[in-house]
Amino acid sequence: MTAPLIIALPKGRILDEALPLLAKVGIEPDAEFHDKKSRALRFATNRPDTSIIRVRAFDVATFVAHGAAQIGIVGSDVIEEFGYSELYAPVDLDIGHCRLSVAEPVGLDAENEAALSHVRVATKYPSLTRRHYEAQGIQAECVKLNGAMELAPSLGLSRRIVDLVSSGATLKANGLVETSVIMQISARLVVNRAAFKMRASQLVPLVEAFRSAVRA
Ligand SMILES: Nc1ncnc2c1ncn2[C@@H]1O[C@H](COP(=O)(O)OP(=O)(O)OP(=O)(O)O)[C@@H](O)[C@H]1O
Ligand SMILES: O=P(O)(O)OC[C@H]1O[C@H](OP(=O)(O)OP(=O)(O)O)[C@H](O)[C@@H]1O
Repeated sequence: MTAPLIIALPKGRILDEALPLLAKVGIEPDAEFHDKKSRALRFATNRPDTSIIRVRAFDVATFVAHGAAQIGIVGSDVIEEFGYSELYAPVDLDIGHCRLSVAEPVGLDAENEAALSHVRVATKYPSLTRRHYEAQGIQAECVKLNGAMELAPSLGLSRRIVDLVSSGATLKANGLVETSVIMQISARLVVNRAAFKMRASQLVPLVEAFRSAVRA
């Protein structure tokens, strides 16, 4: 009997866009997955050999990189932030489009960042933030937050934030303005590299099915 295949899905906003793609590939989670009262974290699917785990966006990368799940869906922001060598990201799923940007309060005279040697930044992405500033010869001191970064400037935690932006509504509602874009983001299919080799007969067709579903 083949070992069960585990697919890791993020429980955040990518999920709604990921489920129709999964359906196109022919995988449907069981009814309990859609039951908001259920405390289950692992779900059966219409395929006897495939189950789904629903975890936090950052944890999708960790479960797949360590081989606890063989395949998953996660934003390229998370992939780049971790830089796990065991993660193979073969398909851009063309969902979850947003960008990672630097923002600061409206009306503060934009400093000439190039003249600075040090900045303090509130972010969920310390690694990407440091890399962005290092490339300009600036040392970034990062205050790690897990959400609501937009509060940091008005409460004196940091002058700048690095956060995800899509419509720009959250920045605007919090009196902030985007000053530079670090990277464009979309969700990717990620596969554990070792599993991709060891379980090629299961994973290669699945990856190809996702590729076709995106094109369809
Ligand atoms: N405004 C947005 N528009 C489109 N995609 C987004 C947006 N914000 C985030 N994303 C994508 O969705 C992923 C998950 O988003 P986010 O981190 O906001 O979810 P979450 O539910 O708050 O996650 P968690 O609770 O695990 O921190 C991000 O990694 C990113 O790839
Ligand atoms: O430019 P916008 O369209 O306003 O989107 C940007 C917001 O979306 C994300 O947060 P999300 O809504 O996922 O909530 P979170 O703070 O819980 O991560 C992100 O962290 C921003 O706060």
